[in-house]
Amino acid sequence: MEPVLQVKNLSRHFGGLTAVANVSFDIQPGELIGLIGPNGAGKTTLFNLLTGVYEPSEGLIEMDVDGKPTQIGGLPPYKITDLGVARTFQNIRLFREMTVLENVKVAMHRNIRYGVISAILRLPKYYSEERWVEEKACEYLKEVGLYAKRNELSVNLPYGEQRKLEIARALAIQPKILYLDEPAAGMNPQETADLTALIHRIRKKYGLTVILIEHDMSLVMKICERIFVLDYGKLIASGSPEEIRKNEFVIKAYLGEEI
Ligand SMILES: Nc1ncnc2c1ncn2[C@@H]1O[C@H](COP(=O)(O)OP(=O)(O)OP(=O)(O)O)[C@@H](O)[C@H]1O
Repeated sequence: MEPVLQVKNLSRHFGGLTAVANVSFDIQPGELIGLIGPNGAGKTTLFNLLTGVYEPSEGLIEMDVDGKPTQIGGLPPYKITDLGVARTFQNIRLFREMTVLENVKVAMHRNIRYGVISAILRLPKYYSEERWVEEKACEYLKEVGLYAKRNELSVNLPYGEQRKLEIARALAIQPKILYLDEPAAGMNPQETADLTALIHRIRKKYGLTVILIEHDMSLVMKICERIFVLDYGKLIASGSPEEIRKNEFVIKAYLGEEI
């Protein structure tokens, strides 16, 4: 199978600092990848490169688009989104004064403008676009367990639920690739367990490739099939959770902490 994403010799410099240093990897469709590394290792910068927030200083980012590897490095974020890439942020970015449902609908509307028209046209005429948007948005909210709170302002949700709402909003883009930046941050163990189940569920249901940055090692080790480890911008290891746990470079990078 062709990789959904190929990163080749990717670097990003900020002045004299190399935040991402000559990183290369392939990701297969449907994989669940964990991206770990100490603070400042370059994880968020890598996400920013992959989603168009930053332009690469060097290297290529190729995404499978209709069976063709397509160079997306340096494209603006909205174009990368249109190709089927969604993300959540470390610092939650919701429309605070909108309701939970409106937050998801906004993302759906974007999608309608950009290509889901054909899907809608196949529906009976009486089935208006607006109703389709509402129903799909509700589906995503049910998926993440927030349907009952759909009319609340997003700013009033507890932190863990805001993170879930971000996931619902990302799903509304109908992505192929979903990047999650520290999805379990600020969650208690029960919420983290629910989140773990949620990620598994949505990956399967929507056929997603998921790449997540996470400091919660129990979550990473439990759900990720492959783990990439960054340290000072370099990819120092990649492998199964078992391989990563035993990897001497990784143990050193974490100063011997148990991972
Ligand atoms: N826009 C920027 N301008 C200058 N330096 C930056 C910029 N963005 C990131 N950096 C630097 O790049 C390095 C990598 O940062 P990055 O945020 O990617 O790390 P991280 O692994 O996500 O860290 P954390 O786990 O703390 O979120 C850091 O030294 C950071 O200060």
